[in-house]
Amino acid sequence: MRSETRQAVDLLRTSAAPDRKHLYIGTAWLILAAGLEVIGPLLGKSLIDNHLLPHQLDWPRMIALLAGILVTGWVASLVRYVQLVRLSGLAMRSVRRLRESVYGHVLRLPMAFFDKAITGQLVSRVTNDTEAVKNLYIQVLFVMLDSSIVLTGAMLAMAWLDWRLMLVVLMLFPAVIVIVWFYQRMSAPAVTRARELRSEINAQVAESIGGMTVLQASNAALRFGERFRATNQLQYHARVAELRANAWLLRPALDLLNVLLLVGVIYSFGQREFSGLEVGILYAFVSYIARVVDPLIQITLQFSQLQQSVVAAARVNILLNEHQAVANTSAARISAGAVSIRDLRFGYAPGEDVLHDLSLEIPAGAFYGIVGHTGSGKSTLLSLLLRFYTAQHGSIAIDGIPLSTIGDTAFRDDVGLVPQDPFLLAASARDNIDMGRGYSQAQIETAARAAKAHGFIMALEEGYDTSLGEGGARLSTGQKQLIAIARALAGQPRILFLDEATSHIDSETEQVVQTALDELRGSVTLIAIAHRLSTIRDADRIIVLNHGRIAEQGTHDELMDIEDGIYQKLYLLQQLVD
Ligand SMILES: Nc1ncnc2c1ncn2[C@@H]1O[C@H](COP(=O)(O)OP(=O)(O)OP(=O)(O)O)[C@@H](O)[C@H]1O
Repeated sequence: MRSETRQAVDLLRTSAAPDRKHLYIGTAWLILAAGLEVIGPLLGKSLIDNHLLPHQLDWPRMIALLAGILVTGWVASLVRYVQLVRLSGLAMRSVRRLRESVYGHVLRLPMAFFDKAITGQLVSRVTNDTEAVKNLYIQVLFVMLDSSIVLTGAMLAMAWLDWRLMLVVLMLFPAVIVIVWFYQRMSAPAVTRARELRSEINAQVAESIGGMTVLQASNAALRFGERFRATNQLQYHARVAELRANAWLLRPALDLLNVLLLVGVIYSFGQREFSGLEVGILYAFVSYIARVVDPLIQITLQFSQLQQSVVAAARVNILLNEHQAVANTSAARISAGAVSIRDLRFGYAPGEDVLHDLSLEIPAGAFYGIVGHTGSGKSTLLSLLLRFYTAQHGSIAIDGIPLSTIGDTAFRDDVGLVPQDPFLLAASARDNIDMGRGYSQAQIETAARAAKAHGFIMALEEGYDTSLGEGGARLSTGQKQLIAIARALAGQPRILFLDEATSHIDSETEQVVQTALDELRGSVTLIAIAHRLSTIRDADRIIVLNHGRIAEQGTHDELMDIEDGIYQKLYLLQQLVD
């Protein structure tokens, strides 16, 4: 827990660092405001003890004292308001910076990190947890800092007036802490329940929107609506129970404490040893008690909240401490696109190799197909070629340059990928091809034509400006695949990887993709993983992987000639299915 607190404090400090000046100035002004607030009751005391009780009706002085009470109160409130606005600005800016740095950090994490990461949790780190860090700022700055300053000011003024009476007030502290602790214990079940039900509501909404097709097809809208209504109702009741505990338990208990304290102070005041005190002091004390109780409650109430925020901040910190992929700024880049793989050995976990001593030479501009049963290591090989992972043994070189020494930007520019899932953004066709790389319309159109996507894009009502909807919902699966190909081609890559790019499309669209690939042959090195063997039938060479080893290789005809070969069996099986 202590290390979590330290991590949380570190996080708050680093994110607020550029705003440090505001923090110092804000604190200084809050101390000044607390000082002004403390002066009011002192002026009141002077008015009572020096003028009202001895009937010294010196009107100009009395009016000045009254005006002083009012003006110090107003100015103190104004200063506090302005400073709290300043501090909330600081909190907002710090959280904005934090959120940007967390997201930026996640974007640069190595692929191996995402194997273990759970998407929902990661999203929650970037959104909910950073929001919880905002609460931490608000709690620390507003409640802890502001309330402590007010509390200290009032206690110092009381000690200055009469330290024995101040000690009576000090006895209030443990009582408030006990009451708040008791209240939190009593209301905790309702608070936890309300929180659980809120997550349940979020989960239900997310689930039903995600599965809308199934939901509507099975006519479940009414049932889901009913289920949602029931959960919502439960959450409402839990919230009401929480508020009730506050209204029936906390407030009355604290009011009682206030009264007891007043009685205590008045009683002590009436005792012999206090008999020399003036009535004005009593007035000042009563005023200060009001100023002490509220900040004290606020500080105590925040403790359980604070713990949750500290845990959230610690989680964000752990994420920020994940090592990023090391940036490679070398100038080396791909020229022709010849791939050379030597003795490659790789496993995701130690001792569980997925690829075994794989060696392969792919000449520049060649078209290579990679096939094999599920789990044979095709995608793994592709991931290594794409630098998402590093092999434990062996080497990969492009044009003779070791893969790891090619500069990041140059590598991503020169290597294109058409993934199995085209992953379209909720943006226009142009933006989906451009992907923020700033290509001209002419470049985008050339890529779309080469990918045979230009025709259907122009048929959309706003052409390249047509928004494709979330995940490209407006397009067919084949069209999405063509957009993904156009996206990869827009960068004019030297090497193009296709990962099952034709697995979800019909034969007609496959023909279109085929033509697109044929036109690229010779100018771009094509490496295609395919389940559907017709896609790579015409490849210069087909590599058959089996349990992480190259089992067969050759042209389609050569492989078909291998009696009882893996490729032959796969091909014949597919013919049967088709
Ligand atoms: N990220 C990962 N973490 C751990 N193991 C993995 C990971 N990805 C794949 N594997 C394992 O590595 C082996 C090879 O998987 P890979 O995805 O490379 O096969 P594949 O030939 O592409 O299969 P498919 O045709 O089903 O896509 C499998 O045993 C798989 O369970």
